[in-house]
Amino acid sequence: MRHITAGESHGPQLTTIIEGLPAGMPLTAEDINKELASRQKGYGRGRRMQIETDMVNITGGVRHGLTLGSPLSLVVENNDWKHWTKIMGIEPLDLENQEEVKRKVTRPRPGHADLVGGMKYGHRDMRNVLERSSARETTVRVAAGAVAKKLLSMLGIEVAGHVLEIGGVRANPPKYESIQELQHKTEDSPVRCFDEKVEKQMMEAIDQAKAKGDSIGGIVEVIVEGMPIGVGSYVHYDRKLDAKIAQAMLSINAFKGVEFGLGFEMARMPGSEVHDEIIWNEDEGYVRSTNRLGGFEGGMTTGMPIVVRGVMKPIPTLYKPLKSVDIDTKEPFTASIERSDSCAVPAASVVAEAVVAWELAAAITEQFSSDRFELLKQSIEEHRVYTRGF
Ligand SMILES: Cc1cc2nc3c(=O)[nH]c(=O)nc-3n(C[C@H](O)[C@H](O)[C@H](O)COP(=O)(O)O)c2cc1C
Ligand SMILES: C=C(O[C@@H]1CC(C(=O)O)=C[C@@H](OP(=O)(O)O)[C@H]1O)C(=O)O
Repeated sequence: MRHITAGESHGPQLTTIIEGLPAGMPLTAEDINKELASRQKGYGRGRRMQIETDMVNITGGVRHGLTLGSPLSLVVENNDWKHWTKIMGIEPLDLENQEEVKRKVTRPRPGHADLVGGMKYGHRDMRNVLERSSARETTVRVAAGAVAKKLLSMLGIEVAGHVLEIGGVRANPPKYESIQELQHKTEDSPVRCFDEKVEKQMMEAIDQAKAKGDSIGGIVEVIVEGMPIGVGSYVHYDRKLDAKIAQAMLSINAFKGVEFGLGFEMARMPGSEVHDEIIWNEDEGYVRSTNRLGGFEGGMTTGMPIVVRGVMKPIPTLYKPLKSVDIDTKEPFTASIERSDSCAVPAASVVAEAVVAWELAAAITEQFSSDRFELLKQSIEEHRVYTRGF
């Protein structure tokens, strides 16, 4: 499967086209809308989220609730577009009109793609950069991820993303009976955190940062249960599934690091406390007594839960702005801003869940027969029987 996205943050709409989805898979707009709503809910977001109510329009690839095997086209409209029709119009700029010319963005924001993107593509109006580098694009990545999640779920694979840390406030690792419990508890939390004891502290940290005109980041974790053994491959560097997941996590705006299992802690531990011993029993076949490696060996799934974390830097647009330089006048300035998120870590945990789900669904459909959904299901069941009896 592959998908690309198109659309600007304040343009009319965002679009994604997904190719390679099996035919005959049940899919409704509701499957996607619930994920879009989760992405909008997190505490710490700015006024833009009050303007948007993200809803998907399925414009191709589904008939009577089933996928056709043809490209799936998903559209999410930007409500804010109506306030930006002049600035975001497709007509050429009227250079005689000073009001229009003045709207150009010539003041790059530190921590954003503005300056370097402007240089790279020759955009002296850096709105041409910021409109696309904005995390508004993650809306349709979540839509694609929702489709992937639906596919995985019908194959017995569940994905849950949650917040582990915000602004230095760290939650205890989640303890749950079933991954559904983790999903529900996270969904009910304003900061998408499983640990109720630190939820308030996280919200206070966000409030304090906002009051100071500052921003904070954090750490999100994605857990996946039910993956068949041996998805991905060790034989080529570009087929290693953990590497694909790492790339996907780092492609989320403002994500700066990724780790699996014990992650960076491994640097300080002996091998005897890092590797997962192999055991065998009649019912399950080969399992591990621990899961310190987070579900991967040699770029392939071990069948243990996948545990991946990503770190998000603090939001770069600050109400207490940083110094920068106007590219027309070369004069220094400290910009005033109208609106921004102060913390988007809860929203980012939904995006992380989506991108991980996407990579897993893509790897599964690549590895198993997947023209028809029923065939895919059958292939995976046969594979599970095979690995159990190996
Ligand atoms: C869900 C989400 C919301 C974001 N909201 C904002 C925002 O309101 N203001 C802002 O300056 N950056 C925001 N960001 C971060 C920027 O998009 C990001 O830092 C910027 O595009 C530069 O990319 P980089 O940090 O990956 O280098 C957000 C990121 C995510 C994932
Ligand atoms: C619109 C979304 O996030 C936006 C991401 C973003 C950025 O610079 O990345 C800046 C803000 O947009 P605006 O400048 O319109 O206020 C956020 O609201 C969204 O998540 O749907």
